[in-house]
Amino acid sequence: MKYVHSPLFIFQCLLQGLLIGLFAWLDWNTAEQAVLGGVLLCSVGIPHGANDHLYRQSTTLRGLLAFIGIYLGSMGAYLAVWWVAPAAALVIFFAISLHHFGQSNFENPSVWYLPSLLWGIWLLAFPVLLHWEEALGIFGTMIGGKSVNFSITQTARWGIAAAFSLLYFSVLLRYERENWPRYALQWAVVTAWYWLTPLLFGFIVVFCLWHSMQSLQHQLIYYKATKKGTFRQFAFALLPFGLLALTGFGMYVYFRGFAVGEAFILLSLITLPHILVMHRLYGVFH
Ligand SMILES: CC1=C(/C=C/C(C)=C/C=C/C(C)=C/C=O)C(C)(C)CCC1
Repeated sequence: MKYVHSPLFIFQCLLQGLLIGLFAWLDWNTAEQAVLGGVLLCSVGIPHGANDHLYRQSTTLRGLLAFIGIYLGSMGAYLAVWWVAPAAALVIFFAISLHHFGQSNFENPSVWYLPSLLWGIWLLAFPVLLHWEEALGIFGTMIGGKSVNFSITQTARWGIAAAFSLLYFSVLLRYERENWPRYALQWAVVTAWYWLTPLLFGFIVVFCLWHSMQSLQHQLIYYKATKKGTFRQFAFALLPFGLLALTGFGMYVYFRGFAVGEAFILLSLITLPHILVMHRLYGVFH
């Protein structure tokens, strides 16, 4: 069954609708935003990225150690890229992320599937267009404290967003005609949510609700099919690296506070091997 036809999709739309209503009518302060963001990150955002080891090819201890070695090695190599060429590392982060977000939404193994690419771009570019100065400030800290000055008028940003949305809708009609109304509804609720919310809070909710949840569902389906395991076993299998990641996240926030640029760089390091593992999983799925 395609993800957009699963009960999860209805649940996500209802929850997103409820959050839009609550955010539009109640005045959420930053502490309340941090609580919801934190709960979502700890319950779905972090766990969805903490079970990659379950999909390794060799299930022996040696296989696990090799997997961890390759995982850490690719993180180290990417850190080196951040060190020598931070702007290129930032571009790589956006490129792999948009692929990853699009792939989990359209379940298509191709890197070039147009609806996936456009959806991934929308999830990352629309909040940037809405909060231009703030986003450029964060990019600046990520590439070594440089100021990124790229001025573009608000009208131009609206023009880009409108043209891009039209393109997305026409591509949906061409490639996903049957599921078009569902993806259009998804676009509408996500866009309305971004419109209402501050940059980071808006993105964290979208990341957890519209990426991590469907990703967890795909991982569970794959786990059940390949390991013949149950939901309970899957939940237990999530625990070791899930708890490790949560502890690491807790310690990071406790000792370093939340330096946004640095946190995104750390996220990018963990994200690179995760995306490669998930890309393989979606290939097998198809
Ligand atoms: C840096 C930055 C952004 C991009 C974040 C990205 C690219 C996150 C990717 C996360 C992934 C792929 C997690 C894996 O599961 C925003 C929020 C657009 C704007 C603010 C600064």
